[in-house]
Amino acid sequence: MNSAEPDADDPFEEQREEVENPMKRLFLEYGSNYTGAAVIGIIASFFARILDLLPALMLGVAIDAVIRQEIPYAEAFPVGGGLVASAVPEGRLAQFWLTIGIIASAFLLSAGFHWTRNWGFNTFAQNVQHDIRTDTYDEMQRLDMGFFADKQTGEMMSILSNDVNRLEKFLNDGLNSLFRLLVMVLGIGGLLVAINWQLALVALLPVPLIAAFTYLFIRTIQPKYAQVRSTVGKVNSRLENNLGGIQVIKSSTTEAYESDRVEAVSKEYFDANWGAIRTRIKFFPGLRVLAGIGFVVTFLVGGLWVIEGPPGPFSGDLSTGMFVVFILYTQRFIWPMAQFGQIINMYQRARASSARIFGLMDEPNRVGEEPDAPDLEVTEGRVEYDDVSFGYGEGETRRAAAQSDGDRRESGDGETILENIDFTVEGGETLALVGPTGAGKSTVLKLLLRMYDVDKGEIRVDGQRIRDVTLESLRESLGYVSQDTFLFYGSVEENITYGAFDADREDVIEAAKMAEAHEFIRNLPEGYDTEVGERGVKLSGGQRQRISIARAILKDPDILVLDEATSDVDTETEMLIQRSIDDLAEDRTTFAIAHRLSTIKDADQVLVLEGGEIVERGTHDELLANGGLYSHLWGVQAGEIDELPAEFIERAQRRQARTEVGDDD
Ligand SMILES: Nc1ncnc2c1ncn2[C@@H]1O[C@H](COP(=O)(O)OP(=O)(O)OP(=O)(O)O)[C@@H](O)[C@H]1O
Repeated sequence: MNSAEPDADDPFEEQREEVENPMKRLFLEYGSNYTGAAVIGIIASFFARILDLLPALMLGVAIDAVIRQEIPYAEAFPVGGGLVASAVPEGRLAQFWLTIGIIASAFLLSAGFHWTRNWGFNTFAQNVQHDIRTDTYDEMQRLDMGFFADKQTGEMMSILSNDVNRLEKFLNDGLNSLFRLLVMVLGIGGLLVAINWQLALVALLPVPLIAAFTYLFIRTIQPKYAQVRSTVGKVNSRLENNLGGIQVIKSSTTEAYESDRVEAVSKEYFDANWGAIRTRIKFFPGLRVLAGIGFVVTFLVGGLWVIEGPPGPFSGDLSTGMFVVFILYTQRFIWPMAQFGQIINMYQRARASSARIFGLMDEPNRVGEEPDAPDLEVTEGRVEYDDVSFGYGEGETRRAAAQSDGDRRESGDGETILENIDFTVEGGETLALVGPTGAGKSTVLKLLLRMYDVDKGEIRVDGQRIRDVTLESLRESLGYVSQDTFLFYGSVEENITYGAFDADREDVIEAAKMAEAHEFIRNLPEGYDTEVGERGVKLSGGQRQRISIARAILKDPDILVLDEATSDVDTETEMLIQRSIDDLAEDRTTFAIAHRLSTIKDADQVLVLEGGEIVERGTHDELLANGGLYSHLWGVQAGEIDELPAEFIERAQRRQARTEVGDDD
């Protein structure tokens, strides 16, 4: 059997391949917590299946001992006759009632055992599913941003939902079918041999054929199923992308184009599925033919045996009742055998799923912390960037390369985004970052939040290296308003209190007032209880931004980090918010990125970034006096000059060209 099913285009193949014995881990790490339920399920399953066999056997006994009266009642049992011997009454009718009683009790008891079996297996499977889902999510959300940038949301959703569900299916249906198969095959096989081993050989003749046929079927259908799964993934990604971008589709009137693209992937899915269906619909008729041959041959040999005595090489007796039992059991035997293939299939899918799940759980967090890391203690709020360089990509490779060779721009597997960033912000001061788009301003702030780790250099807060302290304490002391405002589905208030859950309504209103959000929130249909819609779609960009500023204000952090926090609001509102931010920034360290330079002109220090390097630094007045990039940007924004001087434009174009060449590489 393959170690794992082939899964075309599995985005988690790398993680999956690293995992050894995923099923063993599944049972040891998760299953072992619910062993009690599993054992109860297995035992109940065993008794339920055995009891299921009893009515057919009793029919045979009744035919021989009660209806035809050929064999004494207790002796008519091929096995276990001794158990009832002392309870067998005299008289035909009494024996008939005993038979009915045994059959009825078997049905009743078996119902009880089936209930217990279902309870046991479901308790086991549902609990394991719940634990795995929550643990996988916990591990996933701890991973660094680099990991999330590489994977699509749909792909991660498929682990949390499809893969976890597949495990549940195997642990419940798969194990259940497996035990049924075992008990049926061993139980029926044993009984047939006990009744008449020679006829049993005849009846069991199709079994190896059925096993081989099923195995062949699995081998043929598996790659087709893998194909189906991969095309399902494509359909889902397409739909997810299109629904997310529905506004762009409408405004670009590309509905027909998108319909064609959806049709194309859906057709791919259709073809793949049809391929699998063609194979699958041949399987069951094939199985029926094999089972039919077994039935006919058993009927033929058994029937002749009953009518004329043992045919050909056979010897011994066969009663009519036991012949009937043979026929009934042969029928019951075939279908569990047919499930054999499905069980293997389920096992292999579950194995691939648990390999993906454990692979994800084992994924190292590149932005980690030492187990005994102390909490960050902010005293003054002094932040130092000490010769920091950074590039997106594999952190480890990049860091190693950055330490060993001087040419960092080419090092690692991605371009160096920040180079030799060196500055200090004293506690309570405001530092502004300005510069052209793509210069690396947001990246500077993301490094402070440890969304990524620096490749070279250090960042310190009050003398403590941010890499040495706990992530939680670091991020708790920072209030971050990012460039892309994200609101959760929920009410306005829930979004403001996010992360400061015990804040009361008054604090929320206070924060909203400071963020200039109170007025518009009051005018919403349900005020602070208004639902904002998915990602906050029911609000305008500026309104969303003000809610996220209120969120940061409510948190009352030691250090405020504002990445174009007011880019989406009108100039008037911006001025109002700016006043609040100035109050807020008064006594705390503040980082601010702004394209509108008027908002940062009071900053204690302005850094001008270009192509990942600091090209100018100083206060607004100093930079104006300098006559460099800043002063010209200011000139353009203030309407004093129409456009940047040629030298700056040429520089920007050169930088652009360099990036494009880099991209081609
Ligand atoms: N997650 C990422 N993975 C790879 N590259 C990235 C990632 N995020 C940003 N970059 C690249 O890093 C560079 C700097 O981006 P950054 O967002 O820091 O610029 P910025 O100065 O803040 O720009 P803007 O003013 O447009 O917001 C860009 O070239 C961008 O393409």
